[in-house]
Amino acid sequence: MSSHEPKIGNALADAAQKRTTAPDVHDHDHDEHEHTFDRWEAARIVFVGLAAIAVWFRLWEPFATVSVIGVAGVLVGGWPIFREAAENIFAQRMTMELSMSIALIAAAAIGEFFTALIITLFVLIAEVLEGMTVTRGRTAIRDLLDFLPRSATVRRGGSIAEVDASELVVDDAILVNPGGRVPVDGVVLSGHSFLDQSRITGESMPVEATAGAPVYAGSINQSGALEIRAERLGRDTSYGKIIEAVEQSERSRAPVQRLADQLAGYLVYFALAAAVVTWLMTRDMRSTISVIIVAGACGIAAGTPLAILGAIGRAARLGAIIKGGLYLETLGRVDTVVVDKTGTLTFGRPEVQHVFPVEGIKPEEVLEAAATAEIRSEHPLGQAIVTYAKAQGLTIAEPDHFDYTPGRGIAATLANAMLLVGNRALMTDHHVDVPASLTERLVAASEVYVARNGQLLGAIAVADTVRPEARAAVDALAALGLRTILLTGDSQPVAKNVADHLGIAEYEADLLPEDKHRKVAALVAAGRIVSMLGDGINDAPALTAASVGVAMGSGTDVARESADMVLLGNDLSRFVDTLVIARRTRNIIWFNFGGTIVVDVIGVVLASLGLLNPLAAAFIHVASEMAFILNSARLLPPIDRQRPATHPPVALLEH
Ligand SMILES: Nc1ncnc2c1ncn2[C@@H]1O[C@H](COP(=O)(O)OP(=O)(O)OP(=O)(O)O)[C@@H](O)[C@H]1O
Ligand SMILES: [Zn+2]
Repeated sequence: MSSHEPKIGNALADAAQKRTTAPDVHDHDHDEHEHTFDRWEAARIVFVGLAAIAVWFRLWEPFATVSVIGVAGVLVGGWPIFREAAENIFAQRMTMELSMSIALIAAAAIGEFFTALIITLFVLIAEVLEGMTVTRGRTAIRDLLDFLPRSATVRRGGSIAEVDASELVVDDAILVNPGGRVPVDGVVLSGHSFLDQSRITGESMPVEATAGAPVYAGSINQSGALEIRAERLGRDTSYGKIIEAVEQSERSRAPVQRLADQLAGYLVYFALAAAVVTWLMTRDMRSTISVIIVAGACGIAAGTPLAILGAIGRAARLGAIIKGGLYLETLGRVDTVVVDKTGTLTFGRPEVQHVFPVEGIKPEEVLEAAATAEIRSEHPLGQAIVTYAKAQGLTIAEPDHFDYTPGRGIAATLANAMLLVGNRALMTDHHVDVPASLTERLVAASEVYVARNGQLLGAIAVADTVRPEARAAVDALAALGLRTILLTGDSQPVAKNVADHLGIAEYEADLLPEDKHRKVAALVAAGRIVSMLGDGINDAPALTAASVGVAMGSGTDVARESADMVLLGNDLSRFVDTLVIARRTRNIIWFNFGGTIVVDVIGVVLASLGLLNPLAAAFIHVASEMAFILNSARLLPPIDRQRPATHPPVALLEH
């Protein structure tokens, strides 16, 4: 009956607080409190049931005009409804409790105590069922919170100790046994094993972990013992971010949720107005009561937040962190997908293919100059050059100063030399001429020119590999009827090569970060709902301009912060999966809106014509609401079989 949505919020707030203050103390009081509450609820239902039987058989009727048991039953059974109705009047909100109270009082007033009691019974039972469904949603979240281990085995100063997870610090050496769960983000110090990271990246294949490999909190160690060094703890881990996103989505109400509450309010007004008309036309109190009772709206009031929570939780399981219900909603309406190339369609791990020096320069000179400028670079191209130079056995000097222009490249100084490494635009900026004959040699490779003191030294051909899963993802986007556009800072031939390879019809190359931003903003201004996927610093402005900006997980922090959604793995097909979830959520919510209106209108019409008695009306109300809430509940992630045994399964039914 009532909107249960605030209860979800409380649970999350509770859980969030537990996590920040004492992450590993399990809150049993809370469960117990709810447990006793439940007993009262059960007692109330039994009492109302017995009262209904007594009234039906006229067991004890000391007065001719009023049924004592009937009055008592309605007062006791209806108490939660009356109380909420009173609260709603004070808050000046139109809710079902209010109309239900009116109907109950009216039924009692005309001596229909049996009817009033059965309606009360329906309402109370529906409340319990609804509460159980919402609890399932809450459990799904608590599940997430409970998943990190509460204690860890640490090696400190030569001895090994079991410590509470809250006492871990960065750089601790943590031992994880086979079958154990990784408590922090970090790197493997020693050992060899396979890790199930499906919780964090959605990737179901176990990944191999050897010394130096990154590990993530929330992954399960499958085979060998591992020793890992902690790098990020608690809230800062990828897993912590997942939880935070789900919590945040709870706090920020999606616009569709507001719409649901409004619609629920209108339906109550509609039912009350129809009741007045019915009374005036027919003077039939039973029909009038039926009209008030038949219209239910909790299917949308409680079902909408439940659907959003379920969808965000489900997406989180895939490794897609949506930073709020608003973005989930927008994602369901996206019609245009803009992608960058590096890191999104390609691995973002390019390799040097060839070095082309100009006449009179040795290849090593080109490489050495480039590697010096790039040694501190975060850009994949820079890292490729440094790796290659090291593999060639070159010694790389530290530049005295370096300056990175996103979308162009790097200018660095070393002793008296001024080094430039970047694309044609960067060279033009510094009045360095690049002959076309050199450019022609860079077939389908990124343009990296190298100059020293205004003198071109040569070019380095660097090429990236297209992700195998990108093709299927691009096809899937097309199948969903989406327009896909590739925007890249890379050169025209590279862009064309990748676009052709993946079957992307629209692409633009040689774009600066501000160009990408402008293109995305123009699409949005033209009324398109745009999702932009990117990973680099050069994508950050465009991410903020998009309706839903999506950062790829392995990308830069800047991108992750600018984004409305983060894909923890770098798999584009997870984005497609998330889009499908978002669309499904939207469909379910709108189906519930439409369904509720249809059922309520038909019900009210039938009731006003005298075709529904109050009991049938109450049944329709409760049954239709439950149907719509269960429809929303389909979005909840499946109950996790791998969760630790801190919650026995029966706890599910107790709340
Ligand atoms: N650190 C760098 N070293 C050398 N060249 C660079 C560097 N940064 C940028 N460039 C040049 O500028 C171009 C554009 O770079 P930018 O980072 O905008 O895009 P990208 O990584 O090539 O592709 P995408 O836009 O798809 O991510 C690169 O292709 C390269 O030619
Ligand atoms: Zn209801």
